[in-house]
Amino acid sequence: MTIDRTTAGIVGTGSWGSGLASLLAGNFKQINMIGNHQETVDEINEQHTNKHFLPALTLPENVHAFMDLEALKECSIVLVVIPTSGVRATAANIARLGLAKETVIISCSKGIEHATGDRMSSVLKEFLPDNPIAVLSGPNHAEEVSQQLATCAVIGAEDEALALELQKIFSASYFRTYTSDDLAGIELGGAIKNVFAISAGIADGLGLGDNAIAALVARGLAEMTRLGVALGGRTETFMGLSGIGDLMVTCYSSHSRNNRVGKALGRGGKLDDIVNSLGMVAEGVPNTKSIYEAARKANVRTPLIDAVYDILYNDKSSQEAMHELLNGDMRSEIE
Ligand SMILES: NC(=O)C1=CN([C@@H]2O[C@H](COP(=O)(O)OP(=O)(O)OC[C@H]3O[C@@H](n4cnc5c(N)ncnc54)[C@H](O)[C@@H]3O)[C@@H](O)[C@H]2O)C=CC1
Ligand SMILES: O=C(CO)COP(=O)(O)O
Repeated sequence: MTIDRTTAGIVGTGSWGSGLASLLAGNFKQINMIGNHQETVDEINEQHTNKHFLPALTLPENVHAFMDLEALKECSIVLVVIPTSGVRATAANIARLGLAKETVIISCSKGIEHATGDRMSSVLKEFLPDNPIAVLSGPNHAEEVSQQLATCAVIGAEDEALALELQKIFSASYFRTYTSDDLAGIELGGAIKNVFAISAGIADGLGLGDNAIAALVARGLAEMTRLGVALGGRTETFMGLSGIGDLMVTCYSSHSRNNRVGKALGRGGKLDDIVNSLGMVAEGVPNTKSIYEAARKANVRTPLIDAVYDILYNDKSSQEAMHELLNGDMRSEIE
């Protein structure tokens, strides 16, 4: 299988859309980004920058931005890189374009849908049933990818030939991609880690120290795996780049917006103020609710997710939630 390398489309002119544009610009003649803010679109076209989202980035000259999805019609691949809350409406709008059925749609968003608990690839498939659907995930902060710092990712597609072709497309000297056919595991790891990144930030904000954060990563991985397997992912995927890899980077990196939200909460900030001052999406905030509800439906025990849920949505103090976690039922590590 060969994908035409003339034009790639990217829906979303935020941090990750811009990071991916800089990566794919080396592998396509032209990149068409679709934004929803005229100022950002103009800045990309006229200055080749996107200062609000990635101040250090200069985009290559073959990256162009548009306000209209029509610019996707000439693209052989379309990356959807917007907050998960907007993916259903965007998928419906993309479907109205009547794209060629060979156009490959790639979800790069991390989260599940609140109303349905659906993964983003399922939402896209619902509206674009004839198009091949793939997912891209991993420990991939846009700030570092856009500076061409060494990064690994995983591309998920059910069709092996498609996965192998996309692996080549998402490759650069600083960017190495692995293939997988476990879309559920990849997407669930990326969604669930957002909650634990908030918890690690909270521990940091409370000044709990490195031991506490390592414990949250390890117990978070156990919880991610337990819930992720119940929702259809494979254990080994949660042990990989899109599972523990992404969990670690967001629990330890100051680039992580979810981690920053948690840190501000741990320091006593109010959620609304924190989210409003962020100026970017922190998927863990809406996704804590979506994932908490999915865990209840699947009847899976998720004490860490429940603690973050209580802090975000039940006004529980960070101190009290952390105290309860440390003093909960005594258990075996493996259950
Ligand atoms: N920033 C990162 O390093 C990474 C982010 N992601 C995921 O990618 C997704 C997007 O994240 P970011 O780019 O970081 O967010 P961001 O907050 O930096 O940018 C989001 C962009 O999407 C635009 N947008 C929002 N709703 C839209 C809609 N309905 N149609 C078109 N554009 C819309 C916003 O105007 C903004 O330009 C999230 O699910 C995030 O978890 C995944 C990997 C890395
Ligand atoms: O998913 C990410 C890195 O892999 C981005 O994490 P944040 O959304 O927490 O910034």
